[in-house]
Amino acid sequence: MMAPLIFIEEMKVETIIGVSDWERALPQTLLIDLEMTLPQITSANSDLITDTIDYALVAERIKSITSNHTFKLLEPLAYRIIETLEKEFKAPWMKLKISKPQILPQVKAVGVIFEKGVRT
Ligand SMILES: Nc1nc2c(c(=O)[nH]1)N=C([C@H](O)[C@@H](O)CO)CN2
Repeated sequence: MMAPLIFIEEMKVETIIGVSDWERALPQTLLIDLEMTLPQITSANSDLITDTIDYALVAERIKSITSNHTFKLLEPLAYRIIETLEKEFKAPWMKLKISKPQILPQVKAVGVIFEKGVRT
């Protein structure tokens, strides 16, 4: 069976996050990568935005969550995003990666990956 995906790659969001006070003193850039399967592939024939998951709306939702939270760790932020997207967009499967670039010396990025649902 064909299981179409939508994806968002390296979305940059500015947010206050981190364990230490020095880290939380200023906003920092996180990178968000997301893959979501679609509940159906009707839009491939209908050509209607209403028959798919609108990735622009998904990106807006991610932006609003990352701008309005008080978490220190990436894990609760990832959990909040994935739970919200599941509820609002009904994707059967999602994989979310949040990267924090250049926070550790000699490391390009660190972060978390959350996967939810069943990928068909
Ligand atoms: N599993 C995690 N480990 C760490 C996190 C995190 O969010 N999840 N955060 C930090 C600090 O904020 C780090 O980014 C800077 O020292 C450390 N470990």
